[in-house]
Amino acid sequence: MPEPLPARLVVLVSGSGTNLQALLDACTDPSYGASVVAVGADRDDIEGLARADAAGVPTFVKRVKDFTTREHWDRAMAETVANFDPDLLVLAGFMKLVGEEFHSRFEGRIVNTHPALSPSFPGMHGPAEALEHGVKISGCTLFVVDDGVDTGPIVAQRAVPVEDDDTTATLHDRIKVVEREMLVDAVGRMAREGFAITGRKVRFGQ
Ligand SMILES: Nc1nc2c(c(=O)[nH]1)N[C@@H](CN(C=O)c1ccc(C(=O)N[C@@H](CCC(=O)O)C(=O)O)cc1)CN2
Ligand SMILES: NCC(=O)N[C@@H]1O[C@H](COP(=O)([O-])[O-])[C@@H](O)[C@H]1O
Repeated sequence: MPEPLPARLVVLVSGSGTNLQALLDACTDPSYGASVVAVGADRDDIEGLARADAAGVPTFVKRVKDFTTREHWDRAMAETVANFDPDLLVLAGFMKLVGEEFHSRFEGRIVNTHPALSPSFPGMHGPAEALEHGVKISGCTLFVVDDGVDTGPIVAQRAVPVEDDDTTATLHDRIKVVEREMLVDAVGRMAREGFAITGRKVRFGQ
C-alpha cells in the first residue's frame, strides 16, 4: 500500500513567523503527513518570508494598497493561494480578514490561530485585552475561519496562566510557546486523520 501523499499546506503570515517555523520544522518529518507548499503575506520584508525562503518554500506578497479595492486584493490573494492547490490554508499571524473569495474557494479548509481563549478577546490585540480585563487564565485557540472575526468553530485550545507582573509582551510570549505546540499538533491531526465540522463542533477523523 503506497504511503498517502502529504497534505498540502499554504500558510499566510504578516510578521515574525514563529508559528510558520514550527510547521516547517514539523513537516521535515515525513510521518507528520503535511508539507508547506507556499507561504503568502500581506506585506514585504517580514521575518516570516525569510523563514520560508530559508526552507526553500515559494512565497508571494499581495499588499492591499497595491489594489484599487479590498475586494480586488481579496480576489488576487485567493487566486494566488488556489494556484498552490492547498488541502488546508493556515493563517498564522496573518493580520488581514479574508473575504468572500476565500470563503467560496476554501470554506471549511481555512484555520487561524489566535492568542486568546475564543470567544473572548477577538481581533488583533488579544493578549493586551486579556491583560487589561484582568483574566487569570488566557491561552490560544485554533479555529476554522468563517466570515466573522474570530467567530469560527473551534478546533483546539490551550490554557496559559497570567502572572501578576505580566506585560502584554511577556504574556504573549508565554502564549506563543504553547500556541506553536497546539498548532503543530492540531494541523498534523487534521492532515493525517482528516476532520469533520458539524455546526460549531470540529472533530478529528473522517
Ligand atoms: N474572515 C476572517 N479572516 C481572518 C480571521 C477571521 O476570524 N475571519 N482571523 C484573522 C486573524 N485575526 C485574529 O485571529 C485577525 C487579524 C486581523 C484583524 C483585523 O481587524 N484586520 C483589519 C486591519 C488590518 C491591519 O491593520 O493591517 C483588516 O483586515 O482590515 C482581525 C482579526 C485572519 N483572517
Ligand atoms: N488575531 C491574530 C493574531 O493576533 N495572531 C497572532 O499573531 C502571532 C504571530 O506570531 P508569529 O508571527 O511569530 O507566528 C501569533 O501569536 C498569532 O496567534
